[in-house]
Amino acid sequence: MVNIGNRVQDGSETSDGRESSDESDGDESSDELAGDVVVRGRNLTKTYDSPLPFTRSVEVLRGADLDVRAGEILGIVGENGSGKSTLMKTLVGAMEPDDGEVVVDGVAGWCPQDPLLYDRLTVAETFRLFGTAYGMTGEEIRDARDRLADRLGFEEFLDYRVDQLSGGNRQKVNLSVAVMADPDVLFLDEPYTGFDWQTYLAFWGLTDELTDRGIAVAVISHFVSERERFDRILELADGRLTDVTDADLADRPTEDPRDPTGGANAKGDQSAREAETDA
Ligand SMILES: Nc1ncnc2c1ncn2[C@@H]1O[C@H](COP(=O)(O)OP(=O)(O)OP(=O)(O)O)[C@@H](O)[C@H]1O
Repeated sequence: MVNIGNRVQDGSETSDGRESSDESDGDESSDELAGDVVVRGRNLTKTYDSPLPFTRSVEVLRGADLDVRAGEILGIVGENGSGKSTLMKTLVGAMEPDDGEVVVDGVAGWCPQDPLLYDRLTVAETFRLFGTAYGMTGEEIRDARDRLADRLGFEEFLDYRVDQLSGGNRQKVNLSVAVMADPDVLFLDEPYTGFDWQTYLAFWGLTDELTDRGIAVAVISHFVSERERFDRILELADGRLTDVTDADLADRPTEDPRDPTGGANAKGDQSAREAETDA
């Protein structure tokens, strides 16, 4: 997780001195965010230089705009390589956009696609390390650790080293350290990859709890298999974000052929719903 308090990041100031091409009006260029908006990204552009000679650079973001609002679950979808992780990195401040502006009101939590954990620490030590970095007291760290371990089902692994965990359990710890310090907005990059079905349901229970408290949650996924979980969905294509309407989704397949839960959903909708009712 990265903690970013009331951050304004303007790519145009840090690149080559060019003025931002943001065409937004006077109010938009202010650091004040309108209404319930907690994150505003405008005209975000990012091009990666090619690491190899004689190959093309990759223009990933070409003027992406988005608002994230308090208390919503926002889905961000797009094909592999469309730039979702790049977009999220610019929003949390882990990467400078080439141009454009990001304004974040409050503290942002980030659960990256590849866990940023230390292999040689135990799970309990991982909580201590991140909690201390967030300025939490020992008691607050233990409370958050025990609550999240119980919620996501990894209590028995608290003394395991991170490199001894399964991929799914590592992902649970990755998610937990992003959530533990109560951010105002949470950015999750494919958070449920590798979760079993019960953990997948627990994940959605946790996000509902957060959004009920007004925390905004933005979730990256290749594909939205359960539309009703999201308040809004944006699609990243050709470097820009557009709203995905229910009519758009009606034209698409409803099941992810790769199964976002990593196989836990293979029992199908009906029994999955029953499991949820039981949970
Ligand atoms: N550090 C980098 N250097 C060069 N190119 C990069 C770098 N990171 C990403 N890319 C390229 O930028 C494009 C977008 O990558 P990104 O990871 O943002 O996409 P994504 O939509 O998150 O993909 P996926 O769904 O596969 O996770 C890809 O073509 C990728 O190869």
